[in-house]
Amino acid sequence: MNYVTIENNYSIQTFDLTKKYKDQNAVNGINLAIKRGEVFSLLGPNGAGKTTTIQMLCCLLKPTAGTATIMGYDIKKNPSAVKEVIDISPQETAIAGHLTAWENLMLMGGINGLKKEETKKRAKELIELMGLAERANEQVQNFSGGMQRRLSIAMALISDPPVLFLDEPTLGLDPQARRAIWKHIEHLKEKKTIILTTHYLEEADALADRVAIISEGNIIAIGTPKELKNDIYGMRTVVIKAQKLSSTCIEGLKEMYLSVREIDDGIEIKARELNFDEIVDYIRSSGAKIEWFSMEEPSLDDVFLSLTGKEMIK
Ligand SMILES: Nc1ncnc2c1ncn2[C@@H]1O[C@H](COP(=O)(O)OP(=O)(O)OP(=O)(O)O)[C@@H](O)[C@H]1O
Repeated sequence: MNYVTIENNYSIQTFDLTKKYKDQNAVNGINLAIKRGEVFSLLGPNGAGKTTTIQMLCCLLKPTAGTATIMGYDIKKNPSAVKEVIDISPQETAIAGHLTAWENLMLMGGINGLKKEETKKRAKELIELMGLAERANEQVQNFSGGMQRRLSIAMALISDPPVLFLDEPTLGLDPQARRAIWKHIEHLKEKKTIILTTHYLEEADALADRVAIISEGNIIAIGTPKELKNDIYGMRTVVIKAQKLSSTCIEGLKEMYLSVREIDDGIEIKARELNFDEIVDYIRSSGAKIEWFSMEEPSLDDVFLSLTGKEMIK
């Protein structure tokens, strides 16, 4: 396939990209520049504007204002060219349950206008890549949720697009199935530009070269996971397990620190300039007995909390 020459190293650029629903700005004039071969994550809670952004970039939704280019093609002026260079694995997988994995891939190849021999070759590669070889000839309605998601990603890859959108690829899966998908996405790194939306912080941390944190339609921070975590230097988490921890003590701590969460037999406290001695004294003076504690490194969760004062809902 021949693509237009891009003048810079970016496969995706957005220019004040905006989507309004009545008075609400679902996406509020965002400007992004995503490099070729990058895994770029849009991280944000429910309703932040991730899917709306992806749908505009995939030409499934018209922007209210602003625009974007994908591989040099403008999403407003040249949507048919954009559709040639992208594919999407949507939140709701669009697989045919009564067909086998192999048949689903062959069908998708046909829809994309691929020749039969080429589709066969790609389907074989993708079945291997996504770890589906042993069950390739089984009806996919018998697959687990994780296997269905892997097939959905394989189907998005059949046309070998340079740009791949993965909208919440592991939503609702258990940690083991999620990790299996991460392993397969890692194999695609640097070969494709991947835009991954997620509200799982560990997912963005594990996979993304760069992360944009989106909240209420605005990009509120952007950088590598490491940069974002370094930016909140000073923000610390302490986990304390204690006996006889009273609700009065917990309420008191909630008034003193940014975030206090009850966990099994203990509490997790997050704060900037966290004073460990003060916390220990306070808990002991309430009559509780500290059994165990640990200090934790900042996470992307802390970045979100530090920027918005709110916790991501997991
Ligand atoms: N068709 C629509 N009509 C009106 N409002 C909408 C429509 N689609 C989305 N919205 C609103 O736009 C905002 C952004 O929604 P969007 O689905 O992009 O968020 P998201 O970050 O993808 O969330 P989720 O993780 O739940 O998918 C939300 O407040 C949502 O209610």
